[in-house]
Amino acid sequence: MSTIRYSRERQIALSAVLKASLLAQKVQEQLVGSGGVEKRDKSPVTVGDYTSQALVSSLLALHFPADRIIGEEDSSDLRQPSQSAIKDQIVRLASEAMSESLPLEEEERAWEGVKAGEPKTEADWLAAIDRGNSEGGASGRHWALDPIDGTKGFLRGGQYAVCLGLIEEGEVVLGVMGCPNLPLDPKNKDGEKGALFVAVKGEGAFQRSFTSSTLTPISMSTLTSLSSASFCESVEAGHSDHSTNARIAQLLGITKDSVRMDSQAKYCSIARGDGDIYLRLPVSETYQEKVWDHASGSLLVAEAGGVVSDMHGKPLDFSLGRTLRGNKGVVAAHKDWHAKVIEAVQQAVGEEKK
Ligand SMILES: Nc1ncnc2c1ncn2[C@@H]1O[C@H](COP(=O)(O)O)[C@@H](OP(=O)(O)O)[C@H]1O
Ligand SMILES: [Mg+2]
Ligand SMILES: [Mg+2]
Ligand SMILES: [Mg+2]
Repeated sequence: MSTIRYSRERQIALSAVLKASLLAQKVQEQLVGSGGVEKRDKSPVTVGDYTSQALVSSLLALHFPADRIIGEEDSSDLRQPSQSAIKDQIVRLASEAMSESLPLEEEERAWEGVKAGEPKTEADWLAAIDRGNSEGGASGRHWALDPIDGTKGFLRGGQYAVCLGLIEEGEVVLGVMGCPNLPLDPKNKDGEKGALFVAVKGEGAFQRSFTSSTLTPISMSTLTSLSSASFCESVEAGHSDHSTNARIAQLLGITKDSVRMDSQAKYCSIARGDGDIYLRLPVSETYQEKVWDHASGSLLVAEAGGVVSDMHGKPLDFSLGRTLRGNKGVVAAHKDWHAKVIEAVQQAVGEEKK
């Protein structure tokens, strides 16, 4: 008998994220350079985001029908008459993804039940997307789903991630991420691409390829001094304040340039020691970070030996609904250095207020 907690959830989450990652990889080739569709909040969304959400939510509904899903996307924009071509594409892509087998038998088997009762009509697929409508909260089980995180990176041919976390009684207990464009071996940037990351609370952090189920343990770098650290931040200056980040780095004596990367691939990178600190200082007073942008990544880093908090050093609170409304910004670093990084964050932010 397996001793790993949440082993069934982990297995299903890996299958779901893998299928969605392969779909995204295929769709990215066709979409790079296009702008996607603008959502009401002006951010982009693509057929890839919708199809990925429909696939993952169908698998979760089959295996864990009582669980709720906090998914980023919903079908309201798609129901506009002007979006019928996109709807057709989603139905076609989702059906194609269902007919393609996953490389590993065990993972493929998880989908058999979905195939048997396969969502067929447009209405079925839109309903699958809309199962992501949970308001979240402190009680019960909620899956946090970001079907494509880093949509802007996805559209520019950069990094993006399929992210799935399980939140139980307000705490993240399982996180799985698929990064189709991330090199499997950070030392060989031109080598095989496509890495899956998985963490269960209290069980450590692991990485594997898309084609083998062998899990390799990963951990954060143990730095001898913060000045030798490298830090990651968003590519988008509208998502995190590059100038505050630069001042924090200066205060810590960091001389290396920041590594800019879209999506929760940042959490994955620092969790495996390819980079040390993730800084996400707010650009806007009112923006609330979204649960699906941080659930899986923050657990992975915590399980790899890090501490993830907001800019004030407060733990991220996943029990408050669809957003992290009790927190501001995100700071992730090795547990031995996190407090020092928070001190520098406070100093940099204090200077800006003067
Ligand atoms: N003003 C803002 N501040 C912080 N994050 C924002 C933001 N506007 C959008 N985002 C989030 O930033 C995420 C991408 O993060 P990153 O910059 O690290 O790649 C987006 O996820 P999606 O791409 O899934 O929509 C979106 O949820
Ligand atoms: Mg988005
Ligand atoms: Mg996101
Ligand atoms: Mg997204």
